[in-house]
Order: sequence, then structure tokens, then C-alpha cells
Amino acid sequence: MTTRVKICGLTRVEDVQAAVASGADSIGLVFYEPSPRAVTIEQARELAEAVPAFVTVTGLFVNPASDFVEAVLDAVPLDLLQFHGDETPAFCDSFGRRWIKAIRVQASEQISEAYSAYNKAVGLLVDAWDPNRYGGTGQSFNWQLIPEYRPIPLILAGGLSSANVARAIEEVRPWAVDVSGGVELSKGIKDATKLSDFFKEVQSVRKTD
Ligand SMILES: O=C(O)c1ccccc1NCC(=O)[C@H](O)[C@H](O)COP(=O)(O)O
Repeated sequence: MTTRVKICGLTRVEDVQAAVASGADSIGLVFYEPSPRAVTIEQARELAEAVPAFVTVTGLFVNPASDFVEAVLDAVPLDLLQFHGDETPAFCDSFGRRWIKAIRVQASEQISEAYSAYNKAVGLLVDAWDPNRYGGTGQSFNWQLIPEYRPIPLILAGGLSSANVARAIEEVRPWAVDVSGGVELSKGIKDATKLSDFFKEVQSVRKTD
């Protein structure tokens, strides 16, 4: 099976272009001010305009106010919403858009519970737990905690890079992988060589399937 790739935390048009040229299926824009990868609505619109047909734009939020999500949706052509905080299923479902729920994994049961609770999501993103940060930590977690039963497509995130993504795909068999820090030069600035190396590794598994 082909593994999709989302590149998250883009802040520059040239990085969007490099990610798309490398083969990204989705571009993630962070609408969470404390993040070093946060974009303004104006910046996001410019970045989204650089995304061609058949590549999706995902807007990432952490415990946002409804009004803020609505304001972003009014200005930026987002294909998907990604909720990375403690949002309820009803909140995630209240915008009339397709959405992904992200959880920070500490135990296997958490994933099964999230599958039941967020059953209207189009993807469940599993990321590393960090007591102080909601995501983009550059840390991986114990992939053995991920159950085989996946009623909703599983997106693997957390500390992925060209050094471990092929092994991650072989071991976890996710629907998609999501990466931010592993393809960066510095926070919010992507590195074209790291992007290209990342995709080569993903491709290497695709070829052996
Ligand atoms: O990227 C951030 O700064 C961020 C901040 C708060 C919540 C989520 C955030 N990023 C979410 C992502 O989708 C990242 O791609 C994911 O957490 C993996 O990040 P990394 O471990 O750096 O690859």
C-alpha cells in the first residue's frame, strides 16, 4: 500500500514548493501562536495559494476558539482541519469540514478509546507524548503501543526523519506519515535535501511492497 506523506509546519512559499516537488500529499499549516511554526492568516493564504491541485492543505489547531477557526476558514482554502489539543468530538465536527484528531500517546488503550470517541474523524494522528508541548516535539514514541485494529486511517507522527521513516512504515504500516522537525534546517524552515531524503526513504518501502 502507498504511504501518504504530510509535511507539517511550513512557513515559506519556497518550502511549500520543495515539499510538493518532493511528493507531499498534504501541507500542514500551524495556527497555534506559541508554536515557532505558527503562521498568520495572511501568511497561510499565501502558502495555500502555492499548493497545486490534488495536494491538500491541512490547518492545525490547538484548543482554538470557534471564532478563530471560522476566521481562518473564511480566508484560507483549507481541505482538512487537524485538532491537536483537548477538543471534544462535537467541537471537531462543528465546522462542516473533514477533520483529523491528533493524540499524544502514552498507552495503547488511549488509541482504541480515541477511535471510538472520534469516530467521525477522517484520520487519527498518533504523536509523541510530551507534558509541556502539544506537538512538533521531534520525539518518537513506542510504536508497539499502536493496535492493529484501525477503523479510521492511522497517521504516524513524532520524531520521524529519513533515518527512521522506512523502519516506521515497515513496522507500523500507517496510512500516512507526518513529519515536521525531521525535515527542518531550523524551526519552521524546511530543508530541501532533508525533504528529498525523507521521500526517498518512503519510496524505498513503497518499492518493496
Ligand atoms: O509543529 C508544531 O510546532 C506543533 C505545535 C503544537 C501542536 C502541534 C504541532 N505540530 C503538529 C504536527 O503535525 C507535527 O508534524 C507532529 O507533531 C510531528 O512533529 P515532529 O516530531 O517534529 O516531526
